Amino acid sequence: MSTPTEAREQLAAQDKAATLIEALPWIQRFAGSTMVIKYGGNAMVNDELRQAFAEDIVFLHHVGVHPVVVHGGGPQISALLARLGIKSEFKGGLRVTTPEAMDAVRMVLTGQVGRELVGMINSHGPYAVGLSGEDGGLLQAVRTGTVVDGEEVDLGLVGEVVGVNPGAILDLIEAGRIPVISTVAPEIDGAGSPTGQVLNVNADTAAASLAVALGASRLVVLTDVEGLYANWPDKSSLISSLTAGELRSMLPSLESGMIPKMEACLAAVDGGVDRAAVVDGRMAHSMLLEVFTTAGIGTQIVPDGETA
Ligand SMILES: Nc1ncnc2c1ncn2[C@@H]1O[C@H](COP(=O)(O)OP(=O)(O)O)[C@@H](O)[C@H]1O
Ligand SMILES: CC(=O)N[C@@H](CCC(=O)OP(=O)(O)O)C(=O)O
Repeated sequence: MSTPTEAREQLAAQDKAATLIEALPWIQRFAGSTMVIKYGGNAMVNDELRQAFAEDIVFLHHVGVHPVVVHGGGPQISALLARLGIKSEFKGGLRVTTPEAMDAVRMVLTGQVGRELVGMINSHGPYAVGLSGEDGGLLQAVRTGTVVDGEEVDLGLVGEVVGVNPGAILDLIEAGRIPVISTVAPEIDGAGSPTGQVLNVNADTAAASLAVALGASRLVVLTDVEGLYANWPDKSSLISSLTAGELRSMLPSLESGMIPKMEACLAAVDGGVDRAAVVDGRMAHSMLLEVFTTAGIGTQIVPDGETA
């Protein structure tokens, strides 16, 4: 006979075992595959969440997945710009980037946010190596504007990725490291030669290009909402799964930061990534729940022809 306390403890232990066993088929499926995890600036403002994120990445690494972290840092860039007395302006979810702002973007992403993430992951062992789109010729970008209310809008030194040379990432993976990437990218001209200018690339968009180039099994995007809402901001309209085609028809109705995020998910799935998912970065370990549980969490995008 067990006491009520012992019975409760046995049940809790069974629950834990069930969670571990539920992860088994997913661990088997993903071992040896590459996952691109986009860590957004809004989901990295709290130390506890950053530590949980680092644990998740090291967990993925130890179950045989090759995690590639692509980080943002929008709020951190805005904070430095405010200190410098430079106004932040966004159009279509993208930062209007002057030459002065570009200096701040590069300093914050590569010199601050990337360093902090590398440090967090490396508190578990010497795994993470930081690099930017400039290192090893990783990214090539061209200037891009955006369309707001049917009008073409100039964004200054903002780029979109037109080429990825994943050699540096593959070398790091081969060496058992975890690449941590900031999305500043060298500009190329019409002939494909570097112009010497660097461009500010939205981290969601860059993560999608990297996921496609690496043949990733997953693109997981952490953000500061539960996922994609059909009728934002109606919290009862969270979508758990949708096809690429369904997302394509929703794109024109999206606002602010969700625009580049969902365009990125769509580009990833259209480019051959098996699934893209947006998960709530405000909830500790949401990324592990998305990857290693059957029901998942947040919003997943599946290719056309598959059941959402
Ligand atoms: N349909 C929608 N569903 C969810 N969030 C939306 C939607 N439309 C706009 N948003 C906004 O997009 C934001 C996420 O984008 P962003 O702030 O750029 O995130 P991050 O910093 O994580 O990259 C949400 O906080 C929300 O305000
Ligand atoms: C062009 C553009 O908007 N670039 C972004 C780059 C950082 C980013 O994407 O950060 P989050 O993922 O935290 O939003 C910016 O300047 O804010």
